[in-house]
Amino acid sequence: MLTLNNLSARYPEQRQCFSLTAAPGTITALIGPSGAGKSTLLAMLGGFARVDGGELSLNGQDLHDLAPADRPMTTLFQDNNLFWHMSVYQNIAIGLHAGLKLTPSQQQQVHEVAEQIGIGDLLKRKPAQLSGGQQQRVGLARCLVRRRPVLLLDEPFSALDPALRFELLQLLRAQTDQLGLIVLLVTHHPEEAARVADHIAYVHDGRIIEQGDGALLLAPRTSELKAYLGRSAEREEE
Ligand SMILES: Nc1ncnc2c1ncn2[C@@H]1O[C@H](COP(=O)(O)OP(=O)(O)OP(=O)(O)O)[C@@H](O)[C@H]1O
Repeated sequence: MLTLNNLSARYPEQRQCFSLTAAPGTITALIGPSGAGKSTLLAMLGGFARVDGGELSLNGQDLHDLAPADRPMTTLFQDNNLFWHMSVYQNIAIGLHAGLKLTPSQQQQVHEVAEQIGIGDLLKRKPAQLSGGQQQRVGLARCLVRRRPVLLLDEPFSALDPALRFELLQLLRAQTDQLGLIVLLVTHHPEEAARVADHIAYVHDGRIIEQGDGALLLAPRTSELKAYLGRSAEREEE
């Protein structure tokens, strides 16, 4: 279980304070307006942003003092950080060893993940020879090959068209179930996320002010979430 309890940071413009739990085999979608603090939350978890207090633990193990590379997490951003001069194989392999020196079993791992993600026949290509969806698959494969229990995704598929976005979300769903991952997914497409997420957390002004399953989007309680979803009080009363 990943536990955040009043995980907080004080920035001049916004105080952040997050409480959330997430179990293995679940996807939590983080939604909310621009500037609400979704990316900062992932950066705090990954060890890339300042944390001033609160609990951050995985299965009871405190994570605060771990350097980003030592945390049981891996992050995928919208610009997937692919290396354009390297092959797809190397772009995945670099998730295991920065110098690309892989043991035979690690090489096998790269091939297995590539097959699971549907890019097994593209390993010799360079990223420029791939579609946007295929590039994001490579980024996802690089994260998965590391076999970290927590996967942090910051709008990874948002530049893709809706059908492709949903296809990749379904792929993410299957991998989450199969590997028992704890996934936190920042998204600007709440309805789509609700189709694959177990849990939705609405971030507003540095806090999670409402959370629950997909029904949250059908019956939001706070005026902030109603406004975010574009649902006015008048329409509710109709
Ligand atoms: N290093 C920092 N220094 C100062 N303020 C920061 C820092 N990091 C985050 N913040 C504050 O956190 C706020 C939230 O930013 P964040 O990028 O996390 O929002 P977001 O919900 O991810 O927005 P978007 O959907 O546009 O990506 C910022 O407006 C800023 O006030």
